[in-house]
Amino acid sequence: MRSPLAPQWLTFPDNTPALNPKIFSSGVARDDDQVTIQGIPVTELVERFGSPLWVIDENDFRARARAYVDDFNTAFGSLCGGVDVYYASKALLTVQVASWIREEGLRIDTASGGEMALAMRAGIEPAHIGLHGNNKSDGELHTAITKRIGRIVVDSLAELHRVAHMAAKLETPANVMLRLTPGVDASTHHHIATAHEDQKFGLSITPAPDAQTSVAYQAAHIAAEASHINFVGLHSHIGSQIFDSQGFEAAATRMLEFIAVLADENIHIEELDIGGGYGIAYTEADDPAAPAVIANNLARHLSAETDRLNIPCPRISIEPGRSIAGPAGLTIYTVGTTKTVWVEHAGVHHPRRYVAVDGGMSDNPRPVLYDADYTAVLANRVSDAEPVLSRVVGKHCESGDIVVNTVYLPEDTDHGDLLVVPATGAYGHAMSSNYNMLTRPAIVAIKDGAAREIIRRETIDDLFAREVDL
Ligand SMILES: Cc1ncc(COP(=O)(O)O)c(C=O)c1O
Ligand SMILES: N[C@@H](CCCC[NH3+])C(=O)O
Repeated sequence: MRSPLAPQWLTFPDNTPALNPKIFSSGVARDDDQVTIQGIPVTELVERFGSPLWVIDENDFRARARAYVDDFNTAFGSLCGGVDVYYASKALLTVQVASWIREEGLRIDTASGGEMALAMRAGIEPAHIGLHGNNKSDGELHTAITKRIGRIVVDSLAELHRVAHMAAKLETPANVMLRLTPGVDASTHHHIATAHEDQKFGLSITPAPDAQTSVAYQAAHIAAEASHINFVGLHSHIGSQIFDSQGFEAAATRMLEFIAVLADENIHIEELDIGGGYGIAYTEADDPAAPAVIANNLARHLSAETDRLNIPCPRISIEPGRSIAGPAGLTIYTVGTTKTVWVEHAGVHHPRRYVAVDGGMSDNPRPVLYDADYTAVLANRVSDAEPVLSRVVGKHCESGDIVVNTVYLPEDTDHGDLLVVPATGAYGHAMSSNYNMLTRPAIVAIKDGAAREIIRRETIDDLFAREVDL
């Protein structure tokens, strides 16, 4: 029976819930009652690699990466020239993942010296690497300049001065892109919106009340004139988990208007990076636009706006992360303890089942950080027991340690069952921790029906590896 505790968007499943193709990776199916990934049953994966387990459908990941290259180049090809796709590696980064990115013809966006080092270790040419960050260290800048990475995305005036100075001292030109805040409010969780004014990222296009010109304007002039800066272009990123193209279009308009101002002063911007942030479906309630739709809308918009402003259309680059890695991944958990609590709603008490699994906020902190919703399915079998409103929780010493806030699971889901939580490929492993000294799961990649570990499971010895014994 439908529970009044359930949110409006959650439908009551009439049988074993179908594996909604907008949420699960393309290789996921149910065969002989088990959830399988490219034909491999979840029980087999857990027997071989343990639980909990992160699984990446490598074919699906590669197809999504390739689709960005193809869809954006098709949409923009005849209008603004080619599009460079930089995979936002913060979403999921391992040496093998970076090599898939390279093989599929993408470049890579990094946000620290560590990500940059890993990209190079995976054989990505420095010219195809971008480095972001609002507070890059001298060491990170030194590496970026001396390795001649393709773009240092400078985030502030202070950093621009440091880069100009360091590059001159090293007598090596630094490839610089300026990250601007176009002043657009993206419709997403406020912790993952990045283009409004009152936050830490970027150079503002809007002059402060006490200034004649904006910091973006000043920075563009400094970058254009500095002896050892190769001014590559401008960048904006409006936020993450965004479902339609309107926010990107509004930001593009502001950026192009700024480019037109610079063009009048003989500063010609050849490349415009419009960032990442394309949303994905975590639950049935999410309806993100397909990349091809966003690409076509944006191409049309940029072409119309450059005509209006009478400027050439700059070369475009984009930085998708979540929308490549997220849907390709899933997490397998094993159920431990269950209990039912009675929750009062409109004067009546209703049951909510708590299903505790062997992971939690250490392998996916997104529910705690952003109130992110996920879904889950019973994966090792089907059940005709009544679906009951359930909350999947982790094993951490924290009441907010929620894996899936609301989902209908069969009433007989119990100890030893396996649950699959889909769409965990992005910002799960990347933001994982050892809270409560839990060892992090392995990542298994499945390609053409064969599974292999790409990150091994952590051991208790790993947890002790940095201890300095007395
Ligand atoms: C500068 C920049 N580019 C790209 C991304 C990737 O975003 P997403 O994973 O939502 O596509 C981020 C994260 O929000 C970012 O900060
Ligand atoms: N980590 C965030 C988004 C990344 C923001 C990066 N600028 C998430 O899981 O949604």
